[in-house]
Amino acid sequence: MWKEAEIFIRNCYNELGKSAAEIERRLREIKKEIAATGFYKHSYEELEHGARMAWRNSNRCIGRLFWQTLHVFDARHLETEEEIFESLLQHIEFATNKGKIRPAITVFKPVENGVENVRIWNHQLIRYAGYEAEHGVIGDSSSISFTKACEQMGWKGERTHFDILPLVIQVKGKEPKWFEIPKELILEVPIEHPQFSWFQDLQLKWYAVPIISDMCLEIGGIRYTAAPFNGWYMETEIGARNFADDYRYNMLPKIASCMGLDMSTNATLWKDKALIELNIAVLHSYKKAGVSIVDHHTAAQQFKLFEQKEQQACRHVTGDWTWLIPPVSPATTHIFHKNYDNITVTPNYFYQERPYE
Ligand code: HEM
Ligand SMILES: N/C(=N/c1cccc(CO[C@@H]2CCNC2)c1)c1cccs1
Repeated sequence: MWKEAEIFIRNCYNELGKSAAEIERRLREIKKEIAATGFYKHSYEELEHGARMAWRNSNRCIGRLFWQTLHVFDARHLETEEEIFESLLQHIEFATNKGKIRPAITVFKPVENGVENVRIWNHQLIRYAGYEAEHGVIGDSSSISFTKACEQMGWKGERTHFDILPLVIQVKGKEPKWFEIPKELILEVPIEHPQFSWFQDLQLKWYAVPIISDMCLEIGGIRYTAAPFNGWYMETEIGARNFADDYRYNMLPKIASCMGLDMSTNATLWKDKALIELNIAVLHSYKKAGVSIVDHHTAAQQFKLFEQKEQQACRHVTGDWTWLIPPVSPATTHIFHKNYDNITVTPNYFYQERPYE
């Protein structure tokens, strides 16, 4: 831990323009704290900049241009499930901001001496439930196992295609507790198409704010196992994956049929035509609802700007090409035509073992 702490403090304090004396003073203080207690506590400033550095180091993220604007909420003092639940509701409200989404992260108590203090079981704070029924899946198939865990805890879904899952919060040494999110806090966008008036009859909708809540934020050897973070969506995530994957909402055949396309052979590219119209509908609907969203072309251009700014800051840009290219028209972006070094630098966000399954 000391080694990682020293590397982090030197990097972080240099980026914040602090003096060598300040760095040495802080390092002596941390060395003493680790020797005495086996861990050390980040200052708010170290936590704030560390969470931003972690976003900047997220190899799979195309949205990194805005890494310095991340709002960081310090919730390390919260102990009970109820206090944590309240803090999560505040995050949802702050991030949503009536549609003008603000990227934010709320950081809860970290691991201390190998013991996890807080864990949020949800993949995202707001997400739809999934159920295996006789004639197929109801809702989001990605949520089937978590939905089962919620129903085992006593939660009961309405079995629509868009049931909002409860928040499941676990604190050290206790069973997890579930909490229903008040409906008024959840902004959703009905999906319509700018030209096809039949599109709204598909009754598709999606939630405004993606808030990843199952990843672990690691800074200077300290692991924050509950640190939900949000940005805004890139339209392809909804239009080319959530609604399009045949094992998710599988909408392409229905859309192609409503468009009157010839679906008898692949060669008419009916699936591709339906896919593009679906993504046009997502962008149109979010814009009409005043909810932040970015198209994959603009997102790629923003990422190019990020690369240039990092070069100017003499920092090495790392990336995971396989995730950075968008799932729609990837070769129309600069990303497709270059290579990225996929080494892992900390601070960063990491996957962690699921507490259920
Ligand atoms: C502000 C707008 C943002 C946009 C448009 C954006 C876009 C994306 C997209 C499209 C992905 C790939 C997701 C997928 O294919 O499933 C991604 C991955 C990721 N993003 Fe961002 N992002 C944004 C903000 C953030 C923020 C604020 C953080 C953290 C503070 C973040 C951290 C990550 C991480 C860790 C991944 C990889 C997730 C994984 O490995 O499963 N992003 N981002
Ligand atoms: N737009 C986003 N997209 C994602 C960012 C990170 C992860 C994910 C979802 O990843 C799932 C696991 C693998 N693919 C789906 C989506 C953001 C969520 C939170 C901040 S930005």
